[in-house]
Amino acid sequence: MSDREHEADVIVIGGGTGGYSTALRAAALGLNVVLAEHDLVGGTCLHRGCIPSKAMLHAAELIDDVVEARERWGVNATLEGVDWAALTATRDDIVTRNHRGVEGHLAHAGVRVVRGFATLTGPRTVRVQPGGDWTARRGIVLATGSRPRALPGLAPTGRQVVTSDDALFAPGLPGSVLVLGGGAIGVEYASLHRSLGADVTLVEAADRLLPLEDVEVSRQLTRGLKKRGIAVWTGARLEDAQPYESGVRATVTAARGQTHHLDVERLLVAVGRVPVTEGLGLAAAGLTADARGHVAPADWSRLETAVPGVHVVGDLLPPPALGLAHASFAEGMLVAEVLAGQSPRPVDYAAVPRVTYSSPQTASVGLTEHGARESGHDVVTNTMPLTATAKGMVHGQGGMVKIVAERGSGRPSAGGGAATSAARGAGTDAVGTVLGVHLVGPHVSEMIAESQLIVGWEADPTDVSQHIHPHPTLSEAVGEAFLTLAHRGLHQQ
Ligand SMILES: Cc1cc2nc3c(=O)[nH]c(=O)nc-3n(C[C@H](O)[C@H](O)[C@H](O)COP(=O)(O)OP(=O)(O)OC[C@H]3O[C@@H](n4cnc5c(N)ncnc54)[C@H](O)[C@@H]3O)c2cc1C
Ligand SMILES: NC(=O)c1ccc[n+]([C@@H]2O[C@H](COP(=O)([O-])OP(=O)(O)OC[C@H]3O[C@@H](n4cnc5c(N)ncnc54)[C@H](O)[C@@H]3O)[C@@H](O)[C@H]2O)c1
Repeated sequence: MSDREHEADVIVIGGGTGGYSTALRAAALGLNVVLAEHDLVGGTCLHRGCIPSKAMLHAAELIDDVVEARERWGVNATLEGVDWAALTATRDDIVTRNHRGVEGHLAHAGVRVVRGFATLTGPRTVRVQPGGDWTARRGIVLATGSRPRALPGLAPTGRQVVTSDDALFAPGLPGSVLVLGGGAIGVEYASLHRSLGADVTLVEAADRLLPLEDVEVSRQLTRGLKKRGIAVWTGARLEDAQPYESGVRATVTAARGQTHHLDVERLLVAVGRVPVTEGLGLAAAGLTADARGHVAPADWSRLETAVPGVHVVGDLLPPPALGLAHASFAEGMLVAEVLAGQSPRPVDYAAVPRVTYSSPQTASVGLTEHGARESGHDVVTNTMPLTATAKGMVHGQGGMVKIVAERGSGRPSAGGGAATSAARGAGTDAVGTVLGVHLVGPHVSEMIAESQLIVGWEADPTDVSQHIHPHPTLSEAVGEAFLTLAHRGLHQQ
């Protein structure tokens, strides 16, 4: 094979959401692209993350619906059990079809997928084993993603002590599970296991679940999970865990110092993820990982490292990148456009929505109240319970809409009048730019998109209040919460 045949405009290492989106966009812009992947294209999100977990959470929702149908609506439905083989077969079919879809998109776009493990051999060269040595004319994109973080002295056994990878593909359901870590994975898996019938204890080291979200989101989420029978211990520490044949004996110190001994079938460790750089050959390209293993861009607007032409996307990026699949799509598209000579807008991480698909769900975008105050904003908030709307009552699961906005500077509302007492700090002043929107409750994952535009376009409540929400819907609560901030509240007392 001639040298020219082993050249490409762009070489992407890793075929997860970050890598394959880079490859697809670069190919669409006319670049010749090689994508090196040593496992399956689609990566964590498709094979071990977003898609299989959400497929199972959908099944969990159906189970909860049957219970609600009987207990709340007098529908004589009986849940006779869960056919684990059938449930996982449907999940796997969804993953397989999506995998074929990604492979098809890449083939159709003309991306050359080289199967093998890629190692940088220089700032423009990559060795793929097997797959040969490759040279990039324009640039290399690092998209090797992340894997579960293990705690010292608590190695996953794959059966009793498990990661999110193992938990998805376990041969059956545990009767009891201790979930360590109250981030997105811990909360979603605690919720899933509870719906499937397990006794669940959720242990979080910080003083609240989803510690990066608004305090009110953590509070409402915790209330909802506890109502479903999940034991939630925050500010708690796992002191010891001893796996034995059919389970784990664990010792946990709770926030007030009491010690609890638990005997559970499974301990699920969900304490974050670490970037994958083993064997990547960063040094050969003149790069180093930071203390937490991330590869930081020198120029965030181009996601380009200090080595010109070497870019980074996805879970390999440090904060403020978010470790979310939809953010990695945007990062991949941006890098492809940069490599094609365009000047795309930088990724606005503050306007990326964050969703937890538990029951109840959480969905938010923009600044928390605390974050807004910390960054110097003079803040007005309004919190509206979902149950203040008819559709919220129909669902009967509680929940809320919380809006964080800048005081003043906005245009005066058309309606004038006093804000309700619920709009804390609003008074009769005009309210300025919306800084953040925080939702908890049923289906809020599908409701956050309008708020993402509101925050991204820096709208104010008066702008929003001109737009009529359909009645009766859950989304009316968002509309009503904005009406109140625009001093035109109709139903919020
Ligand atoms: C349980 C779980 C649920 C999640 N749910 C959601 C969700 O609902 N929504 C959301 O937005 N995000 C979710 N995430 C996060 C999301 O999965 C990640 O943010 C996303 O997958 C990151 O994409 P990536 O391309 O950076 O990395 P990855 O998807 O990890 O892909 C990296 C790829 O690189 C390959 N690779 C690594 N090293 C090499 C090498 N040297 N040579 C060749 N190939 C290599 C790997 O095989 C892999 O395929 C979830 C994660 C988990 C674990
Ligand atoms: N719905 C979604 O978008 C979704 C779903 C799952 C995962 N993800 C992403 O995957 C990544 C990993 O998720 P994650 O939940 O594992 O990580 P995370 O970092 O979001 O949360 C980990 C949690 O574990 C806690 N923790 C750390 N050490 C602990 C200990 N020793 N004992 C008890 N608690 C401890 C932390 O305080 C934190 O709250 C994140 O980037 C997340 O956003 C996203």
